[in-house]
Amino acid sequence: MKSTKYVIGVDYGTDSVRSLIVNAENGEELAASVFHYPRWKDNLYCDPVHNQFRQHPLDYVEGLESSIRGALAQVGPEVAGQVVGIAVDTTGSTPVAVDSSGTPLALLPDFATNPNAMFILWKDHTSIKEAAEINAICERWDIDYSKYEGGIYSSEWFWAKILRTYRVDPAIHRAAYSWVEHCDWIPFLLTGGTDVTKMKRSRCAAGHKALWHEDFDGLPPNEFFVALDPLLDGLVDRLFDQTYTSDVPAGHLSEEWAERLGLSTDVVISVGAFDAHMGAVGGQIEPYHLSKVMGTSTCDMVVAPMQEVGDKLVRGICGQVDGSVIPGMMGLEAGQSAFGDVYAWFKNLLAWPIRQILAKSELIDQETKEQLIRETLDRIIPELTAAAEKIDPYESGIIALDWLNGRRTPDANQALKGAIFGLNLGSDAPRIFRALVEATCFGARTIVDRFTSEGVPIKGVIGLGGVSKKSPFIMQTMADVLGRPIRIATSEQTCALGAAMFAATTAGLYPKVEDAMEQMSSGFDATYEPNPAHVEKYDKLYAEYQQLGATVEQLIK
Ligand SMILES: Nc1ncnc2c1ncn2[C@@H]1O[C@H](COP(=O)(O)OP(=O)(O)O)[C@@H](O)[C@H]1O
Ligand SMILES: O=C(CO)[C@H](O)[C@H](O)COP(=O)(O)O
Repeated sequence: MKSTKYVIGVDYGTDSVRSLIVNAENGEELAASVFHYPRWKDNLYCDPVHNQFRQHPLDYVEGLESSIRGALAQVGPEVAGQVVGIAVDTTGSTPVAVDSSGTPLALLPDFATNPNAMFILWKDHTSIKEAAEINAICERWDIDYSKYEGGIYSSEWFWAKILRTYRVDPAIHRAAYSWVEHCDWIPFLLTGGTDVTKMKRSRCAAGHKALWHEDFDGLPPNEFFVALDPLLDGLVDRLFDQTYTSDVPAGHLSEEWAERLGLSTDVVISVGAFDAHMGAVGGQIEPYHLSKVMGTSTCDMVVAPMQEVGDKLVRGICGQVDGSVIPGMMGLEAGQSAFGDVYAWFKNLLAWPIRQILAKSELIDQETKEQLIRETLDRIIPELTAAAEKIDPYESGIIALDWLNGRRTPDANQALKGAIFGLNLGSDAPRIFRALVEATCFGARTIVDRFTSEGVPIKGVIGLGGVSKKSPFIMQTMADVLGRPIRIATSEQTCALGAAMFAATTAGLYPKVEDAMEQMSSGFDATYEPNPAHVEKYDKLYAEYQQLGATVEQLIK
């Protein structure tokens, strides 16, 4: 009798990694386990005031073992024995300097506590100056190497981060043989890779963030990088010219990792990709439907048949890459640099006196105090939501800008800042919260407008990610602001589910990932329809948001 096969999707988010065990035949989610990065939780190696966000490779390694073992412990050895594939998605661009064996420098004793030797998280914006230099050189070079990445290179991406690191840290420049993305390193680790030149690099990461394109025969040439800065001389020859989609195997589980995880060395490991891209697959993306992964940030994905996109270049997005979402289709990516992070910022602002003053109070004992602080922090966003829901869209007169972490798209500009305008003495916390929610939804509308004005029609909107599940209020506001229905994917772990679909395809259970999607999808469990009364009001408020944005952009220039 044929036994059921299982696959594991591993999804590395900004704050945590989760592993999901899935029945490869029908997509049933058997078990999940989440691991929060301990060093990251303690804010180690980060300096938010200067936009520095680094993650230690050990957070990822410990998380890999703990989350996979934790999920396997819930299902028992029979299931573990039938696991045939693992696929991994991560945030990005989240690169790290490595030695020739592909080991991140922070895993070497000399660099163990050096933030420049760690993964530079996607939201680290320390390299704004370097991104501007890359844009300047792209403009004057005979080929515009940024043209498939929306025509504007961002400080969130690979080359800007490398250049800045080399400039500020000569020791890293001396020790780094090459650089790798987080989504490339984890499959390399699982397959026991020891030579970085043999690492299979993700098409998704290379095409959207590293200036790789088939038309260029790979990456731009060494002369281009030397003209940018001689510090980059020779690096491109130690990187890659081939890239792979995630239906391709990176290899099999190594003996070491098979033992660490309690799995077989027959397990096939897929080439990695970014979270939002695999998430779009987990959320059943279809041509011209915008898949919005709404978490700390947003990633907004569209797929379209290659022949229909033809030579069209979509201006100001995070790129268009053959096969970055679904192999054989054009994947287009846009997004907002802060989404849930905007609400988290406001929550933290309100929580400051609770953390600072209550923590010092001698009126209550330590344990009660800690419980009270935790409970209050957990309740802030839900209580704000309940109060904000009751406020009419046009009533408060407050307009905010969502650029608290700069603007990812349209037209990347990480130097931009958030703003709150129209405050008076009646502007209380729920009104400001509502304005922030509206701002994040207006930011989403600018992306839809950009796709449509560039000739990429948006025929439907799919919501996934933490905020889509946690906040009906925000999803309703989004539907009202976009003036379109939003379908919410059923799975709580859409990115990990998408990874599981790739794992099943790579393991040979499906000929292509579309077949895995058809069999393994869990569909949609909610639809938010736009409220016509609000749509009209939001059209007017959106115009005010755009006006405020244009003013702030002038001020920051
Ligand atoms: N009830 C809520 N309403 C709105 N946003 C929320 C709520 N609870 C959490 N969030 C936001 O969700 C974001 C985390 O989203 P999630 O998808 O879980 O993580 P990640 O982006 O790391 O994958 C945080 O930025 C947080 O502010
Ligand atoms: O840009 C990305 C992918 O291309 C980032 O990975 C993403 O924005 C971070 O994801 P999350 O907000 O879910 O942590």
